[in-house]
Amino acid sequence: MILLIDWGNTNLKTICLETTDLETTGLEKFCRDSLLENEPRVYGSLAEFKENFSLSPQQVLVASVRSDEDNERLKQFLSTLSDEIFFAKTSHKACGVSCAYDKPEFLGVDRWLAILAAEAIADPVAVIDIGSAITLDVVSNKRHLGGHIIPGKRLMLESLKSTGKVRPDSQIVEDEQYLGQSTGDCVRLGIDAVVSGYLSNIMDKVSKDYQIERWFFAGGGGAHWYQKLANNERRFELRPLIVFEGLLRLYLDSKPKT
Ligand SMILES: Nc1ncnc2c1ncn2[C@@H]1O[C@H](COP(=O)(O)OP(=O)(O)O)[C@@H](O)[C@H]1O
Ligand SMILES: CC(C)(COP(=O)(O)O)[C@@H](O)C(=O)NCCC(=O)O
Ligand SMILES: [K+]
Repeated sequence: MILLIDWGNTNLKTICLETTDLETTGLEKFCRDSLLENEPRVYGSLAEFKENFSLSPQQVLVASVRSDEDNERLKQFLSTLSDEIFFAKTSHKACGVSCAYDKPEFLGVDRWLAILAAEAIADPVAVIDIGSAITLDVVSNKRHLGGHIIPGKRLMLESLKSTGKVRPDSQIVEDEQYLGQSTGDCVRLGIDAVVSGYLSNIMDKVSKDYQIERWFFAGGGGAHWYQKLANNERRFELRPLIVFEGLLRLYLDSKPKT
């Protein structure tokens, strides 16, 4: 069994592959076996993961955007489960795909892996990850062209709360309503409008400017916004495991060929 981990700023997500032979399985089989229909397991903290995870994987592959300290704590725990631990890193080039950053180490590895996975499926392609942050990445002709980072829903809410003046109350909004009449409703509807406006605007522009063939949605808010925006648009796809797919692609690519 192989354990894949995606540790973001809010959650630690895992999936398990019931195989020990990645060489012959790989990304394509992984996708074909339609693991994509399964949800990852979501843990709210490392402590929760440690408490609840009791399997013994042969290999562990990790994508983490956490601090060195957190990664060290994770590594320590994982070393009690397995001898083979692979931490993915962003680089100038992997799997034939080049990174837009001059200093690739600063591009979040979750974004890098989603880029690698997306590039294996379509070209030109774009990824929207709606998690703690909302990120956009565009890839064309095996080149990562760049992207955006904006604060996610929770970070926007926390920045308002940090003023000490905005104390969101209970939220009771009708679906069609777009103006709030309480702090909670004003904040929720306002943040929704920011995300919605950003997504419609940028997807329209990027689609036209780069002739995007496919748009992949991921992250905790991915399903919600995919449903809001997809409208039977065949170019849009919800791909909740895209970081894991990229993790597998990078791992297979970086293994010495026999
Ligand atoms: N409907 C939504 N719209 C925008 N963001 C959302 C929505 N639902 C959940 N989220 C965000 O998703 C985050 C959790 O998603 P996840 O992909 O696990 O994050 P991370 O990878 O940053 O840990 C939460 O912090 C929350 O802000
Ligand atoms: C932008 C992110 C915080 C998104 O992380 P997430 O919302 O998935 O927790 C992460 O990709 C990251 O730490 N990036 C480093 C900065 C950069 O990509 O330029
Ligand atoms: K993420």
